[in-house]
Amino acid sequence: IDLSVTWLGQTMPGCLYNASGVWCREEDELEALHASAAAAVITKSATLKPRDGNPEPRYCRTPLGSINSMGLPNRGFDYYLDYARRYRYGSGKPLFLSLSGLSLDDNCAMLRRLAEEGLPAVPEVNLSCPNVPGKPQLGYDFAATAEALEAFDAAYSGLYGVKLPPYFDPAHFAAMAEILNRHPRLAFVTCINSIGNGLVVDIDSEAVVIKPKDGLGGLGGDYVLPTALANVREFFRLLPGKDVVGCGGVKSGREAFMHILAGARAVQVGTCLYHEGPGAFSRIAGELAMLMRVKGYRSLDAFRGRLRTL
Ligand SMILES: O=C(O)c1[nH]c(=O)[nH]c(=O)c1I
Repeated sequence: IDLSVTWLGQTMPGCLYNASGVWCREEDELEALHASAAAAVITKSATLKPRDGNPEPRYCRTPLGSINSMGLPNRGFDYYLDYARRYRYGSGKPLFLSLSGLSLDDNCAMLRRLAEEGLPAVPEVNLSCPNVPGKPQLGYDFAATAEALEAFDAAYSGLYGVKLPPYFDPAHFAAMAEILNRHPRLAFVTCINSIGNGLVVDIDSEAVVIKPKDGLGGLGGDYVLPTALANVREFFRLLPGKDVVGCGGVKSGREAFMHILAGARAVQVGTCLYHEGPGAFSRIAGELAMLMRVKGYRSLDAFRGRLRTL
């Protein structure tokens, strides 16, 4: 059973890696991911300068997943760039740098800095952080997204990707696809980020469970799987020649299989990784391989994007 994935001009040994933000803010976490069965590593979204993020409690596990309003806590771009300088690319595991600047200028400054370094690291620009008070999700502003992608193309001459928020309307899928398809070096989209601004209520305390934004936070886990699959399948159809990375609700080989069936080139794990740790990757990969064996598939190419309609 071959779980390898060939994209971005390289072949990685498997199809699973972390969702940005989970187990990837500190160097020791990144090293643990690299040492695990994860097939790639992506860093916590970076801002130009380090950030403490939102006040705690800012993360809460629930029976169906998680809610978070971290607020972009990170060590700052230079920390992750330094890690990228020392990363062992020879492992065959790609390194992605997630960038989430607080302004278009910041995103372009980080992209230009990365371009100057000439490292193999691939940028994934985050258009969808839902938790910085006063900063709406760029991905929900089509004009701003169009402008940003023009600027990214000017700032960075290599292949890059974007992390998209979930969309919920065919008109929005079409509008975003029309914008994304203008950019040949935009090689992949990662669908989806958390479903923004949910509210979890604790009936014992009769209170919300996280402090920022009076309890509003991004949802992950089981809550988001159908929405994640819809976004993967729609953008897989609408973005010919681009890759779609699936993210959302993956906790076993079953959901990984669903994402790939929907068209995902590779699959990210967030909430499940937060709680299980990097051991999740070997478990999920084993479950996926077993599922493929039972179904008679020897590689991901045998079923990627083959979701049947009725
Ligand atoms: O609050 C966060 O740090 C955060 N949380 C998310 O759920 N998605 C994001 O892209 C980010 I940047």
